[in-house]
Amino acid sequence: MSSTAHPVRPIGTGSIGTDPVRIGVVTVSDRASQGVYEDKGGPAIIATLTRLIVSPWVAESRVIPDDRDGIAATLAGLADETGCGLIVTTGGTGPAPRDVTPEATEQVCDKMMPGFGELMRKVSLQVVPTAILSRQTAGIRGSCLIVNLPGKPSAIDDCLMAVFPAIPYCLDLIGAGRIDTDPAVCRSFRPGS
Ligand SMILES: Nc1ncnc2c1ncn2[C@@H]1O[C@H](COP(=O)(O)OP(=O)(O)OP(=O)(O)O)[C@@H](O)[C@H]1O
Ligand SMILES: Nc1nc2c(c(=O)[nH]1)N[C@H]1C(S)=C(S)[C@@H](COP(=O)(O)O)O[C@H]1N2
Repeated sequence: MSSTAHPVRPIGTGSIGTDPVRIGVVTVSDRASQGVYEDKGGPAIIATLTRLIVSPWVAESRVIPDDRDGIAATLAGLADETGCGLIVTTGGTGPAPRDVTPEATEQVCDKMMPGFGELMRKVSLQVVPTAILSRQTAGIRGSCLIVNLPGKPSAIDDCLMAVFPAIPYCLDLIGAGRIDTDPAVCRSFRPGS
């Protein structure tokens, strides 16, 4: 895990009013990044976020190969320079030699949030027995929450819907900006409100 301090926005100052929250959408795939197949992961993340979020947000999309340093640099750049409050990755979470997204995530984060991976695997196990093969995790870099999803486009909705109720409050706590969800789609939980 990274030991240096990363930009933290004072709580309550991130993306207030009309400022949209920036959300990084990162597809990690050798073949999608080479154009061997069309990326379906990034658009699937955007489709789920569009159903979930009713407050202003903008997507910052990237399609990159399974290279640890490249993934780490992309995540750090989206968090520190682009000012993303949330980054969602897809791909590279499995056991194959080139699957290194969790390692790159841990490399750039100040603290890990293991509950996200635990819940996503639990929910995914209802769908596929191979859910245990995903090492997907989540962590905080400065004022940005990074969440890994598996590469299968069909996994994206299952996993994001499971953890999203906790994401707006997590973003509040790290000064990442306010996200409001459509209560008919997802009841986000803010203790005390
Ligand atoms: N971004 C994507 N867009 C469309 N289909 C995908 C994407 N990522 C994965 N898939 C599909 O899901 C399958 C399993 O995904 P996985 O991430 O294990 O791929 P992979 O074998 O690591 O290869 P690559 O990194 O080249 O995508 C792939 O073989 C492909 O059919
Ligand atoms: N919900 C869900 N989770 C899933 C899957 C899936 O199809 N749906 N595929 C599994 C499989 S087969 C693998 S190998 C791991 C890792 O996938 P990745 O390397 O593409 O990230 O995610 C697992 N988690």
